[in-house]
Amino acid sequence: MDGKSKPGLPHGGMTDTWVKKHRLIYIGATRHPFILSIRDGTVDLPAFKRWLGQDYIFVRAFVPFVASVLIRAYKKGDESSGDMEVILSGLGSLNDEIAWFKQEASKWGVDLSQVAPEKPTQHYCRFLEELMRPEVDYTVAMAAFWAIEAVYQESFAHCLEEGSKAPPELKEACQRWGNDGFGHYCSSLRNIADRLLEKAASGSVPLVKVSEDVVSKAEVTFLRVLEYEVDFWNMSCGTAGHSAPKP
Ligand SMILES: Cc1ncc(CNC=O)c(N)n1
Repeated sequence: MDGKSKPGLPHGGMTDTWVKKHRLIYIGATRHPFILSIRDGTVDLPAFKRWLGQDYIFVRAFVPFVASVLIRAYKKGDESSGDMEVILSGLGSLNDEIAWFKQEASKWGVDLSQVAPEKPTQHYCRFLEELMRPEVDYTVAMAAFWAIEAVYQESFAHCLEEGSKAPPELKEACQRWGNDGFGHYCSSLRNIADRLLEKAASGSVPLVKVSEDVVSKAEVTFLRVLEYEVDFWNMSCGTAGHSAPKP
């Protein structure tokens, strides 16, 4: 039995297979029109402010989810894997992130205490709560954690790439998730997820059926994350039908 990750092996794992297999939906989440509008500088400010208020609500709900993954790593992971350290660093960045949201909100005149969660935010937060239930496997929770972070990393890194016309006042938001440090953190999460998935797939758990189930549940969870992310971006753009009543 070898639970250790192979260092320097970011690709070729299960997560890579999923990204290739579900390429279109992955691109839908990481190259969404909202992100493209930030990148080309045409973003509408009310949309950005809406995103800011809703994402603050999401991030507050994300903290207990990450804490629940940390508890699973403590209980299920092996100490030499270093999983806890990676997850703990994620909690540390979330602490800074919450402070950043408050600062950014005051800069844009958004009163966070008055922001009510929209439907897509409520649904996404409910999904996080489901993932915190004790019956959810560490592998499944870890795959979701990686996917949630990776979507933001890939999206905002795109806003910083060559040719970006992102407005200077939005560059800081892009830097927050698009910087190299966040990229490395996402690779670490990906390596953990791949190692756990590989272990589940190889049937190191005596009941092979059970572990196959874990792998397919993790894949479904990955797809659900992508769908929730697309809904979240749609809401931010104002295409979710909240700014005008539906006919
Ligand atoms: C909707 C959503 N998805 C992912 C992230 C990135 N993780 C933590 O900040 C986020 N802030 N918001």
